[in-house]
Amino acid sequence: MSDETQSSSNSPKPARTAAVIPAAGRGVRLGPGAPKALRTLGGTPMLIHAVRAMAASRAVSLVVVVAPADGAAEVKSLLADHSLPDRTDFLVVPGGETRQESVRAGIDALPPDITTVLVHDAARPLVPVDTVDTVVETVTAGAPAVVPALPLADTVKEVEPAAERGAPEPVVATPVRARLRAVQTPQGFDRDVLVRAHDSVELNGEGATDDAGMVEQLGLPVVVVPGHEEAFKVTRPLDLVLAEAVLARRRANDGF
Ligand SMILES: Nc1ccn([C@@H]2O[C@H](COP(=O)(O)OP(=O)(O)OP(=O)(O)O)[C@@H](O)[C@H]2O)c(=O)n1
Ligand SMILES: C[C@](O)(CO)[C@H](O)COP(=O)(O)O
Repeated sequence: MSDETQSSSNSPKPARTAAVIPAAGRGVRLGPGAPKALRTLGGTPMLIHAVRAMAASRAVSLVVVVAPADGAAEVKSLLADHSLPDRTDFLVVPGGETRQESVRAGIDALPPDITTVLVHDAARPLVPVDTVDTVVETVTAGAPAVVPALPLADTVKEVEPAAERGAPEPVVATPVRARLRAVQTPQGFDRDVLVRAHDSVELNGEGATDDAGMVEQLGLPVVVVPGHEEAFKVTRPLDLVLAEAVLARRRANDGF
């Protein structure tokens, strides 16, 4: 895979893929405790699951972990203490106040020969390798930005947000559900496109909630590929229960 060339370029350059893992969030919605990425699933830190998920792809030759600002040393020793593939290189950099700042710190640490970049939430520890490979293959085939996503099970309403929490919110619209997708990670990018997006897109209000949204703001195409149910984001306490159950099922299937 690392010998492949990019079909989008006039003069093909060797394609080398890195994964940036933003892991610097506090995990406020998960409740009190250690930073979310350092909490354990099946006895192993969530971040290690996410790192292994990226390194499981033979296309990924470098994983950049964006650690909590004061936690880079702890993350480095976690990586040293857990078994990880020898073929993959690892870097750890400190993160920022927002997800975008953390992703930016990861991008800034990439060596010059990286041509394809995956951005993957540490909070999605159980993404299967097939999903990772599909995203990489779609970028290396020439798509500037690729997101894995799933159709929605719920109907979605657009509302006028209430000023007070819990107050009734007027419905503004009901988007056609068949056209909606719930977006996951890893999101994959041509490196130059991702850098341009982070360099030039101005973030107002809530900012961009994902990196592909910033590429859309450049007016460049973003495509969706099939996501996976097990690539869900651990956000609230119930997600931890689900993640433990998925892990237990995998271990049972693997004959542990
Ligand atoms: N300043 C930040 C904020 C978030 N993230 C990362 O971005 C991913 C997605 O963010 P989210 O799930 O919202 O994590 P948290 O910000 O930790 O969650 P919360 O909003 O509940 O605090 C996570 O892997 C998180 O560690 C980050 O690297 N730096
Ligand atoms: C990037 C993301 O996981 C795509 O669904 C999501 O937008 C991250 O949102 P969060 O609120 O920072 O968890």
